[in-house]
Amino acid sequence: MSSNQFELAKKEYEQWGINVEAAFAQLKNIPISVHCWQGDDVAGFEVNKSELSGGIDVTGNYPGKATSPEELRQDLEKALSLIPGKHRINLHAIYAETDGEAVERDQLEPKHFEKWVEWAKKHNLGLDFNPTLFSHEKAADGLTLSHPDPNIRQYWIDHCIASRKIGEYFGRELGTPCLTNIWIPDGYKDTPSDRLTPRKRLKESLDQIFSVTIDETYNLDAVESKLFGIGSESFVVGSHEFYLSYALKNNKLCLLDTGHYHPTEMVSNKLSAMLLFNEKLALHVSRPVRWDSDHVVTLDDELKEIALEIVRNGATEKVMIGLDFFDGSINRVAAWTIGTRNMIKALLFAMLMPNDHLRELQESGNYTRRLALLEEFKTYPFGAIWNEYCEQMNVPVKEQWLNDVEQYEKEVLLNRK
Ligand SMILES: C[C@H](O)[C@H](O)[C@@H](O)C(=O)CO
Ligand SMILES: [Mn+2]
Repeated sequence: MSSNQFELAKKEYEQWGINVEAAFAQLKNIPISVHCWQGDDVAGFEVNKSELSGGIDVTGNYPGKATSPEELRQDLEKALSLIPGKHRINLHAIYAETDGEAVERDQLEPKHFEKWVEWAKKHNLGLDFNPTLFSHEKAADGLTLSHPDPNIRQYWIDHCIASRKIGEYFGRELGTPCLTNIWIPDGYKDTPSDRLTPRKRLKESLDQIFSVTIDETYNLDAVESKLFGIGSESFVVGSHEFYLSYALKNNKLCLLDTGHYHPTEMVSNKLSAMLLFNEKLALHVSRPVRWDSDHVVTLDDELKEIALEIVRNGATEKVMIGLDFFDGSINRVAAWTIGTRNMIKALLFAMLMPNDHLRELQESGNYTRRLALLEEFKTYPFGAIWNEYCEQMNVPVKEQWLNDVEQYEKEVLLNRK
């Protein structure tokens, strides 16, 4: 039953020719790739687990972290029950299930992810994938695909090839292509004396990885750049320019992580430029606070601007939206719920803007009206529309989801050993 508040709010948007129900219908079909690694602080389930490395870090020791695949899936189910829409789950190779056997990453096979696929089928979810080129003794010096040692490079090349095959398996089984994204930590703490050689090695490694043909009906490849990490402050081999060029030349997806740029450099401003030259793009939506801190995504100006760029440029099927944050200082199910609901909220907010009219105003040079409307729409009754969307999608309205999370924490998370 629609509330009075919703009907009044809807009328306000309709005055501007905005079709709220059409926005709901469109929003329902935009999947967000929810990263599994928020649930266990990027630990994974390897038998011989290494400390988190690669220049990323998780802080906080909130109780109830998932310590098994079953727990992680249970937590994901809880979060998904509070998030409107049908989404995807993004896995890393370290989430393989090997029945207590230590399997080297270059030996991973689809069978090590059978339980994830079974679960995804049951819940009608797509799966995305990432080879894990960190938290491993062969990445201990911070170098992988650009390593000077050809044996180490080969190990990681083979891991990435194995990962693409796992991605293909996901896509084939689930009937929706898997996005397999390669991110490597490679870089130097201090000023390099040669930037070209490591980049040449990375290019050659990628060429080898992608020389194995995999049907794009089932698996799409992405490459993710970075600006710096802990221990790679001065130089990162896989920089933005490197991967932008590599992706374009080799018909791969360029993945932009919103935490991987200079603090005043905005991913929202890159999308239109890149969309003119790329069929598809991928995102890791994160929230950098002073550094690539991977804070939970909030409904801030940049998130809204990213969503606007996707929506007003008709790119909802071209930009594959994934999330990438990990906060161990708060309830992890709440972290997923807050971040994913915010991403969806931002998309709805963007759909409820008079985008065509605003474009015309800009084209005709009416910048006064453009600014005035952009500002006024910030206080339009968006909340009532969002609440109705949640209601129609059978998920809790407003902060009601917190009750579910708090109960789940009491009954499940706090009882974990
Ligand atoms: C787990 C990592 O965040 C992820 O693989 C990578 O996408 C990244 O963003 C590293 O900074
Ligand atoms: Mn990322």
